[in-house]
Amino acid sequence: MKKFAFVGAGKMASAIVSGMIKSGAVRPWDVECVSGADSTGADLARNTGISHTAKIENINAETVVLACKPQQLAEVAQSIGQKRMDLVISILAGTTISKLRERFPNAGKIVRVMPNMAALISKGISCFAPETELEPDQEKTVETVLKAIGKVIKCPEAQLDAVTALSGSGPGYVFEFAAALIEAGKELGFDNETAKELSIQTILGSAMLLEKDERSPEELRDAVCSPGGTTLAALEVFKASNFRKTVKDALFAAEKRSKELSRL
Ligand SMILES: NC(=O)C1=CN([C@@H]2O[C@H](COP(=O)(O)OP(=O)(O)OC[C@H]3O[C@@H](n4cnc5c(N)ncnc54)[C@H](OP(=O)(O)O)[C@@H]3O)[C@@H](O)[C@H]2O)C=CC1
Ligand SMILES: O=C(O)[C@@H]1CCC=N1
Repeated sequence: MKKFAFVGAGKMASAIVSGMIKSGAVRPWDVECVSGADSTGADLARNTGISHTAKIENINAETVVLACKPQQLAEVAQSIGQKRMDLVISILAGTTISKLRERFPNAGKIVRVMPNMAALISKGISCFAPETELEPDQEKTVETVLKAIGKVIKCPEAQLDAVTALSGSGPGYVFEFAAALIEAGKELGFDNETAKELSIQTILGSAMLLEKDERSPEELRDAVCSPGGTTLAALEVFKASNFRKTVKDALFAAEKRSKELSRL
């Protein structure tokens, strides 16, 4: 019997498995994965050294990590929903614990988690909500998975849609901002490589400064602005196009979508 079985071997499962193995939290031979009809399962196994199980009915592990799309849950539950499993950890956006309990009536405990893509380099942040208090060994298992991929916060399940909107989807917003900086940089005359290096290092350096400096984001922003200078000229454009409202609307749209996914 394996320690972990990943059901779904796509982008997020790959990020978590890679983070767990690179950090030494688990060994490849303690993990198996299964995917749908495409080659993601075999690819993940080849890239990380874990096992790939072709038939979902054959997975055999203490902890099952659900990492398929929310839309694929019904199909997965049809195959393995009646299995006895000690612990089910779900990273499916929107899918509630009560829906998971309906689908997996024989699971020991269910934990709903929202990680993010930075798990790939163990710099993620995950929030988790257990169905009920976990046994100490189950708590340890959840920590093994989540601490290997970054920071961990326990929260009430009711907050998980908002977590999804902020930190779950958040890397997507930052990558879009990076792409916008690069595109604008190229229009200012830089070649792709230079625009990319200037943009990525700016985001990286600013994020690290935000983490290390005691000042708030607004104080740091103001420290960049010289009176009558270039940064203010740019920030005026952000303000005129209602940047903050756009960000707020975007996060509320993500939260709404997460709630909609719970009704699938
Ligand atoms: N991407 C992200 O940044 C984040 C994603 N999530 C959540 O993680 C989950 C996965 O997302 P993501 O990795 O992006 O999606 P992907 O599409 O990359 O991966 C989905 C995986 O599920 C597999 N799959 C499909 N059908 C089945 C099935 N019947 N049985 C077993 N496996 C199946 C797919 O296999 P195949 O392709 O071989 O058919 C694929 O490996 C989602 O629920 C999402 O809400 C949470 C936080 C962040
Ligand atoms: O976009 C999604 O639905 C998933 C959940 C959070 C990040 N990706």
